[in-house]
Amino acid sequence: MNNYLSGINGIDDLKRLKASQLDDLASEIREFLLENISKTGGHLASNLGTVELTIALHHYLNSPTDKIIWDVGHQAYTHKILTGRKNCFANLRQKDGISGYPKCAESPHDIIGAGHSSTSISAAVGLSLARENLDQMGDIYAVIGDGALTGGMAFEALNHAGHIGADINVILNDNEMSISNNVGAISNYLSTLRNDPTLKKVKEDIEFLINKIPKIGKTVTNTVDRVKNALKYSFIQGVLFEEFGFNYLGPINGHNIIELMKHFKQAEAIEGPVLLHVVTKKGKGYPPAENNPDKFHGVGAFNIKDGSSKKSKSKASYSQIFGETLSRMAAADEKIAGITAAMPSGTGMEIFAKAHPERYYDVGIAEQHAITMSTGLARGGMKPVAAIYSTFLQRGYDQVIHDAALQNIDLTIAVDRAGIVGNDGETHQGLFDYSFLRPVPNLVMMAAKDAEQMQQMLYTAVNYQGPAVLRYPRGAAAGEYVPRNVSDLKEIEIGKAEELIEIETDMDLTILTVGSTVLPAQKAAEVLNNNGYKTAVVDARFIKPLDEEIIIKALKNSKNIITAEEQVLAGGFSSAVLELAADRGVAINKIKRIGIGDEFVTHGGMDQMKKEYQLDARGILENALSLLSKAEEVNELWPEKKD
Ligand SMILES: Cc1ncc(C[n+]2csc(CCOP(=O)(O)OP(=O)(O)O)c2C)c(N)n1
Ligand SMILES: CC(=O)[C@@H](O)[C@H](O)COP(=O)(O)O
Ligand SMILES: [Mg+2]
Repeated sequence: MNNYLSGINGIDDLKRLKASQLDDLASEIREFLLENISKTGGHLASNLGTVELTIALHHYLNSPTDKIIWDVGHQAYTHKILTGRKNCFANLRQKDGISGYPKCAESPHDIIGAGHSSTSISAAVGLSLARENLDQMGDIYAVIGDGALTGGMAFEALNHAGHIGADINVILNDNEMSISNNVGAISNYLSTLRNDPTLKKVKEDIEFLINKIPKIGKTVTNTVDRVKNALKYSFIQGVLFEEFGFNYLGPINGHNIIELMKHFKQAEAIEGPVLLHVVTKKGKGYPPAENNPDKFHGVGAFNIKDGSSKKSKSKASYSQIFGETLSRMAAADEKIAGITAAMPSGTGMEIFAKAHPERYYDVGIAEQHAITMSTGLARGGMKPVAAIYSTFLQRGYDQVIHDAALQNIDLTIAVDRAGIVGNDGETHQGLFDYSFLRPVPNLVMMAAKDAEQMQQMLYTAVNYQGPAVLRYPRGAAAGEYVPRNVSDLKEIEIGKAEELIEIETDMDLTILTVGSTVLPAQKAAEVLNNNGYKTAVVDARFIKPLDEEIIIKALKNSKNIITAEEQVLAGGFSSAVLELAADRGVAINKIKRIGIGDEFVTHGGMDQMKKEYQLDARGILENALSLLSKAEEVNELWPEKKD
């Protein structure tokens, strides 16, 4: 058995291999991916599907002079293996390890960072315009999947690229999958291109025959031209892309390295934008992933033998509780509709889809459309609930303001993955939604602290007559999950906080908090109160509107204040508290704000990163003791191992 991979520590080593050795290298890389990702977790299926494509690109091109831009970038592990980072995979997506996405700081071969979908063609156009001015780069390739192609931004870029005749190459990696089955008319169109290779032959014959027709008289010539265009339209491959001004090449077998490089050479000879339609199999070479590409899109540690997860079945996640509760509510209310932007499994909306397929909509990677379509659903009498990750909701911000809040639309936005998400790192942290949603008039915004409140808050948000936002974190829900019948769910009074530990006069400390930091704050306060301090805890429950009465009461009766939130501090919950104090002229003796400072939070385990930012019970206790001038007591009161 050869071992080409062991000799590859950079692109030059790859280029020394002959084309005939590259298939063996591909097998070795597949084995390497399975070996490593089965331990670290990561995006398995997408990377198994792009091994040959990546080898072909790097063997044919000269990166980093030639530029390769990865869309979403979750499929760029082979790119990282070939560009000198093979030995970093033991720490893939771990703290201080390499990112799961292209990252400029990691390598000159990572020309553009990624993580959010549908950005690659825009970046490629920008690079091509820079090359026109500075001429400091070679060929430019954008690799975009069929899922990412459902993102509107990709069409903005195709439109512009075709208009200016940008000299770029777009590789459409078509594996018929987004995370789940791909959706949309484009996806259907691609399948006709994929499945009718005869089209290519017929097109050639038709063109040959048409060109044989003698041009006689003006009328006949015009008719012939019209026939020619009509036939061209129906037979020419990739006409959609041709109409965007791209030269279409394909479909190309994305697992045949020689065929791929032949097409790269063909593309090189073409002036202007080229779209290479490459067909691959998501999960290629590993049957569990080939058979379940959605399940193996993003995985935790698993057993290679059968693909079974190494993680024991954990508690119900907030997403699961969301999906189950919404399904129960929808059984009692036919107006409730569920909307997702290509994330049915991640958001738990697939649970709703099974229960209410007639009121379930997956719009593809199109968060902007998801929000505004939901406002249309609402204006039509439905009660839309759009489930979108916090980080991806950033894509639909204008729509939240312009189409939902301004019109005071009765829409619920379930903001999933709100807070630290862990291994996906900077591009995926959900740490800005308080800050970008709190300023928006008409919006009500709440955050769940545990499984029970998650159900109550979803019920409250859906029944609230206007735009309501519920945010909750990634992963297992805190507290015990007891599925409630809809009849047992009660609406929470809008804007009403809850004193979990009562504020009396002359408190040593009151902790004001909301969402995922509530239970850790309660634990820290209990330790303090068991050690002679007077500590109160307020669960604000709503970031907007704030319960001004309780917060002012806390400020007036506490020597020290802590605010805690799993969010950036700027514009978040603590900002709201400070704004209130200033507006009401209430002095704050001493305050410590726990949250994320002016920085992006890198990848690492969720619990590890929360500890890093003192968002766990011990971290809150540590801050409390430093306020109480007893910082040294933290190890006594909460020894490290207790976490
Ligand atoms: C704006 C945005 N929305 C949603 C996602 C979540 N997401 C990551 S990969 C993916 C599917 C991508 O499908 P495709 O481009 O076909 O790549 P494949 O995994 O099939 O190789 C989605 C929806 C994202 N990264 N960015
Ligand atoms: C690549 C991408 O953006 C998604 O696959 C994302 O990683 C999903 O995140 P979760 O694992 O939190 O669902
Ligand atoms: Mg795909």
